[in-house]
Amino acid sequence: MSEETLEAVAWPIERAGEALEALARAARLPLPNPLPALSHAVPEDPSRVGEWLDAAAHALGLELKLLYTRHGEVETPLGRAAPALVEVVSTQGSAVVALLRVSSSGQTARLIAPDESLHKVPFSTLTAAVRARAEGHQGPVADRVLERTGLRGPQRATARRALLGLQLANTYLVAGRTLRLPPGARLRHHLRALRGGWRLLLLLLLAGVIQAGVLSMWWLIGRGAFEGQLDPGWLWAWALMGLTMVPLQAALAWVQGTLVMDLSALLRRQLLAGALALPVDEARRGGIGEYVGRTYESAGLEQMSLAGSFASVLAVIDLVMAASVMAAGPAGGYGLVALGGFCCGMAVLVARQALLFRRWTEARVGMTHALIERMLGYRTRLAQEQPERWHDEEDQELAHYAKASEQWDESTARVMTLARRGLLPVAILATLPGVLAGAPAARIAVGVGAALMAARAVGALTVGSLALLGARVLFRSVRPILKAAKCSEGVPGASPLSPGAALPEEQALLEVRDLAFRHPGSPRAVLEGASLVVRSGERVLLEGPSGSGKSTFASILTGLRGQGSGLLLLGGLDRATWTTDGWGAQIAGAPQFHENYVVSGTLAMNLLLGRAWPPTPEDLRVARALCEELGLGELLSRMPSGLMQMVGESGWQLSHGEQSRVFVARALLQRARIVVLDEAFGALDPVTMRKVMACVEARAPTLIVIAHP
Ligand SMILES: Nc1ncnc2c1ncn2[C@@H]1O[C@H](COP(=O)(O)OP(=O)(O)OP(=O)(O)O)[C@@H](O)[C@H]1O
Repeated sequence: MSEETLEAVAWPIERAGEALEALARAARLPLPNPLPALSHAVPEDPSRVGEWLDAAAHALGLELKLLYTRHGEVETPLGRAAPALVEVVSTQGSAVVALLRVSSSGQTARLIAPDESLHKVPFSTLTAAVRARAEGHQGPVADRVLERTGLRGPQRATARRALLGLQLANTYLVAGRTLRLPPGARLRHHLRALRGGWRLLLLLLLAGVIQAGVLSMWWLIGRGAFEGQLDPGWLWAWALMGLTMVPLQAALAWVQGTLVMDLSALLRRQLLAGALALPVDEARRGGIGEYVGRTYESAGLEQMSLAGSFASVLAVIDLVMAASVMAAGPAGGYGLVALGGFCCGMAVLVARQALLFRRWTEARVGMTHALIERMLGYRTRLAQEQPERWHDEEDQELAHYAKASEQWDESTARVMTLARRGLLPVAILATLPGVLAGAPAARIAVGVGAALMAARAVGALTVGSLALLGARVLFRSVRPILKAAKCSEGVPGASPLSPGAALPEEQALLEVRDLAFRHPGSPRAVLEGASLVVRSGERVLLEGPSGSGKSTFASILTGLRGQGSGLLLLGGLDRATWTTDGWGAQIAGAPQFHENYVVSGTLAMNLLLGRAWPPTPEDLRVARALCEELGLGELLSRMPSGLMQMVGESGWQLSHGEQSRVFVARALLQRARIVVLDEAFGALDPVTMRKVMACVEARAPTLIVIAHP
């Protein structure tokens, strides 16, 4: 491995797909077999290069995570980014480097060159190249200023960084793109990437060695104390064993802690991806309040499943060792029978606890659901309901929850007391026949030690099992979310339509054939035999009476709902071939007014929701120009902070008509090939409506408008 300049190891941007492949191979990430052909056609618009790279990673069954940072803070995210693709500017133009690792000292970066050899470069060279992308004309200006100061070497580099850091304090840039498995990838691939098997094996090994050490210490001290062999040599051996336990315990805690952290990050990623990909109808099935309640419960799932499984595994190791020592002690077979009987009794009690935990969880989710529903309907209740009836149901729910909680707490306290204290008297009773038969003192000591150890292990196993049973109950309530994370990935290896690529003339952009759809729980299909062909550039008006299924159709087109049966093709590719994100990037929609939402945040954020955030100056310019065209210019001039004005529940309250134009602008700003507007003009006066229609006609590449006849 040699130390090189960045130029020599950078890949030309057209070969970014190959760089991703090389990076995946070196980082031991799974690749599809056979490998798909990756596109070399870099989009002309630089702001779409990210989408092109994402499509390449997806074709490999992987994903790229964008790392945004300020100009002066590149080191931290880049230091943790590997394996990552990093964009740089070389003398040949745009290029990427494949960052495999950053040394633990943070001094060197290991990069994969285009011939797939490994090279070392100073990490500072890489960060300087990343920063240089955002420096533009300010870099040479700073260099000229510094030239006059006479500063040289590291001092000059520090001064340059400080100078540009101040000037570009609010300039954001992409530090890198971490290559990783998507959350919906197979669990075994995730575990392999985390080296989960090895780490678990190491954990078990350490736990076994520690227990063997503890038992040996008991044996040594017991023998010394009861047989009068407590000479200094034995004591030294005992002390040395005790000292060895300290680093071993520390290593066990470290292995367990880091593994738990990685696994819990994985579970959280899956839950987050699933929560965002949950089909609309699934999320709504029990009401939005229940959905929020279930999402809250997911935090408990992570804690209980991981803590519970580690505690149980370690406790089982303790228990097996304690049982084998017990069998060798004065209690012999009686000891094993006593231990087995006690464990069976505890298992019955713990299983009963699961029932109580489920009742308690249901009461908790129910209460969250009722609270959220009440918050959503707050204004209506204020206007319509008698004040004396406002809190009736809340009192009942609270009483139900308090009862379930009390039952769980009381019963858990009883079970835990029995688990921690119950075994010891039973085990000592089992030792009595051996003691009466005149067993040697050292054997008795070991028997007592084993009983103490078994009692501790049963206590820990009970805690672990309770947590695992609780995790099972919580898992049931978040299972739809985890399932949605799996379904959100589409088929790796397919090559979705790259952004901006032209389609052959004869190819329909969107094709719907014999689509049928029935809402879950509804007896009749709302759509049957629906067919539609839309070519690039066409303007389509969909009309129908209220309740005829127009919005349902729009939500299927925009990817919010599954398609039911039938065929749905975009650019000739079936819906299942696309990821949710990939489909969404091609078809943008403005759902009906009551389904759309002004997010609490700046107006700019609301307008540019479909683009990368924070916005570039160009994004803001386009958003402002579009607002002017839609007749929102006067509103912008009234807002003290213009585009950066806070809007939404806690900010500037937009009128009905203003909101509907923000929704139209939001859809147009996504740069999608097709724009679907569902009754988007209902709140507009005739003059504004004509203005908005003209703007939409001019801006949408292909348009589908849904309206009442
Ligand atoms: N989640 C759902 N579960 C069951 N039925 C539903 C669901 N959503 C909509 N429906 C029903 O499906 C039918 C079509 O609804 P949709 O909103 O698509 O109609 P629409 O043509 O857009 O109506 P409108 O013009 O009044 O907005 C309606 O009868 C509606 O009650």
